[in-house]
Amino acid sequence: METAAIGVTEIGGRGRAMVALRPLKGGEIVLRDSPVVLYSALPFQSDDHPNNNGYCSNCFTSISRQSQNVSCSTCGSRFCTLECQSVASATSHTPWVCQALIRLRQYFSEHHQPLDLQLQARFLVSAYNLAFVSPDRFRTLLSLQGSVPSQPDADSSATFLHSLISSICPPPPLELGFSLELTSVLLAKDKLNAFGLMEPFSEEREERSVRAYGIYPVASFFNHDCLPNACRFDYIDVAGAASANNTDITIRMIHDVPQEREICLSYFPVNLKYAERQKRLRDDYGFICDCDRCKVEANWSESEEDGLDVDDTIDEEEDEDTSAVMDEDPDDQMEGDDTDVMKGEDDFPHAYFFLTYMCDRKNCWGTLAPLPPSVATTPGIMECNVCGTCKNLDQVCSNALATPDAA
Ligand SMILES: C[S@@+](CC[C@H](N)C(=O)[O-])C[C@H]1O[C@@H](n2cnc3c(N)ncnc32)[C@H](O)[C@@H]1O
Repeated sequence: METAAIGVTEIGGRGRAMVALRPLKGGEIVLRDSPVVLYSALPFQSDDHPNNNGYCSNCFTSISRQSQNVSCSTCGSRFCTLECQSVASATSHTPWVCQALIRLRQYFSEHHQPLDLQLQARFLVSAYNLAFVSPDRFRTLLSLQGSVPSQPDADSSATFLHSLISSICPPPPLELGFSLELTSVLLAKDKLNAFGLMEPFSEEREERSVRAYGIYPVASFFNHDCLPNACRFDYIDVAGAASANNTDITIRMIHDVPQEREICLSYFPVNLKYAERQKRLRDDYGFICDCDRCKVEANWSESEEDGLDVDDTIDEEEDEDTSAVMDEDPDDQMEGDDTDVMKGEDDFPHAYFFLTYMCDRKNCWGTLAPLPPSVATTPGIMECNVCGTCKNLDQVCSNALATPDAA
């Protein structure tokens, strides 16, 4: 029997972390995880809008406008099949959720509130419902990172939302109670651990839009690195939807890593610049990132950072600097000890990562990982986790090595 690929451990200054329990290969799927909580990323007002209500309220798969409409006779929420509706009535769409959605929809249509606050309200409804339908899974949610925040603005959203829910849709009696402190803690769990399940990619949209948010209890143990060695794939519109566990995510290795190496994801697209990455990690996740990439970019001047035009991946004037990295054998660079990548490339050690593992389709910024060995018929095929494009690694590498003249 194959030994487990990854396990949870404590790392000083980083909390719980995922590490490789054996050497891992690029393309290996190291985790499949199902959500404990899922909630819509749409504002409440859009629930009434037929053009926006194109997803199953339980499994979030797209429902075509023409298809037989299975909907809740009380609140109008749509479902992809009768089976999904019946599952939902005992899990995600209990009578309390149904009433809470109606009342919150009415409240938010009469009182304009920012989208963030509306989404936090949706999350709280799903979380308190979980406490009611599955106390064990609720305890799992509570075991994730996130405690009562110290920032007053976070506290004020908790106070507002707690009193709103208390007054218009108080939950049924719960084993762990219903208190402002619990509401505050739940919002912190959501902020630190939620994954966005995205709309299909479109080159025309600069911002990717999120269809639903989910909290994945095991995937929540991955820490962040600005040059990740693994990335997340999801297939929300897969045929068969709920029965195919379409809201599961998989974590796939981007390249080989040795045993005991920490496995990290990037919490946002890898093309973000240093200052923005630092801000998001500090403000949203509460830590200062000192990964290898940040250590290097902390010393870049603004003009150097601007020289990295991720639209074209690398500006022409940067080509000279980066060719030394690209001339190295890719396997030597990305396998084994990360310090190999740094060798002799103090200015831009991650050029190779950008050129090999970042999707170059317009407005994509996805990460490329090899196809899993179980489905790869030919070695070296890389799949983008955002747009789904598959490329041959040789093609990616030869594009990366091409001079502007030869391109
Ligand atoms: C999704 S959780 C990751 C698992 C978490 N370490 C735990 O103990 O459950 C996100 C939190 O982990 C911590 N974290 C993630 N990446 C980190 C990093 N590169 N350095 C330090 N802390 C990090 C931060 O506290 C962040 O808010």
